[in-house]
Amino acid sequence: MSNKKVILVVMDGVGISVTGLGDAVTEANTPTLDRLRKVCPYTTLKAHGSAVGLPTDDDMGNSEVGHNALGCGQIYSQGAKLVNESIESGKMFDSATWKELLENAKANGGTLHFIGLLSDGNVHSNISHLKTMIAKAKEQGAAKVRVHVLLDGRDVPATSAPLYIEDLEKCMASLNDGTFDAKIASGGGRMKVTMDRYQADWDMVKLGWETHVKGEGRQFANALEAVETLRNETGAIDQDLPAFVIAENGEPVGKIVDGDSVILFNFRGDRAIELSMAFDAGDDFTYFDRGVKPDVKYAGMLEYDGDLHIPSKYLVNPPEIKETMSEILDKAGLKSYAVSETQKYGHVTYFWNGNRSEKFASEEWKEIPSDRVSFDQRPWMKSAEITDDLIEAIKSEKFDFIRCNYPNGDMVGHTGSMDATIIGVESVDLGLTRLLKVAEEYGYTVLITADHGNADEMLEKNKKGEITVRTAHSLNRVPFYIVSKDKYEIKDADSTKYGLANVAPTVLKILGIEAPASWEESMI
Ligand SMILES: O=C(O)[C@H](O)COP(=O)(O)O
Ligand SMILES: [Mn+2]
Ligand SMILES: [Mn+2]
Repeated sequence: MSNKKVILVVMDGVGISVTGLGDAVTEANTPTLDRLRKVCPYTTLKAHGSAVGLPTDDDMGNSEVGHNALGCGQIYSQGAKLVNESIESGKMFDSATWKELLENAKANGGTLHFIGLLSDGNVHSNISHLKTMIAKAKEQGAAKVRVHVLLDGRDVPATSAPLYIEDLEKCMASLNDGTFDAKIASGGGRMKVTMDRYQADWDMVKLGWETHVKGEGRQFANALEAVETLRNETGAIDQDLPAFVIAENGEPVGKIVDGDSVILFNFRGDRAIELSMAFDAGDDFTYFDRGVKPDVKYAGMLEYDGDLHIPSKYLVNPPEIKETMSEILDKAGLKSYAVSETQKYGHVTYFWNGNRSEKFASEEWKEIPSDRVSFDQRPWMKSAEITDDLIEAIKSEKFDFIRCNYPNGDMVGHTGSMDATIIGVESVDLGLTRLLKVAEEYGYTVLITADHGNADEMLEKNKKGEITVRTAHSLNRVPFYIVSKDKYEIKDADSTKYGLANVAPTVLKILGIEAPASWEESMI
């Protein structure tokens, strides 16, 4: 054991509001955070854009890039940027995987299918990548393209799906002619169909398989009609719209069948892994009954899991994240512990360790099962259970470094419910109150931060100047507190020079371990 011990708390989605618009963080009753702000070393961190390897400072942060940076103390170019570069340089279309999938569809008189999030949120996907790939497919002789569209409303405005559908339809209409036929074939809200993560609910993926592959489900003449009808009937925002199938004369226009090729155009892994498993796995796949699996060639935009090599084929190499904190602690013989509930479990394990799902020998990981509800119905989520578990880990006196994620600010923030999000943030504060007491007793220094904003901006002004509900992350900075009996001083605490990648070096400094030269600087 090191004689210094550290706990790092990630309050997912708890940023610092600039506009005061829908600021559930300030509205919440948070006596512990308020007290810490007065008595502890404190600064703020940049958690978006260039600070986390995204293409521009207009890109909001997200859990993947945030936890990558927190876990490795470095800034890597991330999926959104790597795909842009691969498309711009033409490397994607020269890749063996692109050629193989295209030739497969052409040789079999088959269809090239694209499945993915129809969005320009740049968190999981970007519609511009999709449009370029469709145009390139035509240029290179593909005859038939079908697109299976997952509606966003979670990284982009809540009811913006029609804009993205129109954009895609327009692009396809400009390409369609006697030699080329592109259409939307199926779709649904991203929180209802296909994009489950961390195996929280395989039924979502089963529904995706039935919808995209089998063409089973409620039929509509086109995607706009589907969105309009389903919205009128359910009142749901885009992310929660039910699944739909586009059909002509009662026949789905784009089932996935033998001889076809399929590209999942999402670049982020967490919500892309399960569908990739369903396409890649052989007969040993047990998560749901796929029926007769069509004989297709399948590829993801990126490799989503670098340990399990999911999927087996992909178009763009992922960032090769090296010298993670877990690796360094492991080499130094220090023991780490990671805990969250299902919805964020992979964030503190798989994203934390550079998109790798295997743990180092010195690590222990704990997943607390999440409720399977919309989190405005249970805004406290598993904050009490996570705290109980942390307290047990502290008392075990086994761990030099403990990390955790409280999901509330983010997961409740994404529902758009201000009232529920306030309760979510209050639940985190209560968790901290309990945690800090025991941490102090056992001599831990506690660092408290967040991976990006969300709860701090529950409202926004739309292009017409109207105030609307915001379900997406914010571009705001996040807080960083040091709670310790030891005296630490943050250098230039009043400046805005730090970002998420400065956290890991600060942890190592406290633990008395030298950081690799590739890392950013410590804040103390
Ligand atoms: O996947 C999601 O839920 C959102 O697109 C982004 O949220 P996260 O980055 O906080 O997971
Ligand atoms: Mn997050
Ligand atoms: Mn989020």
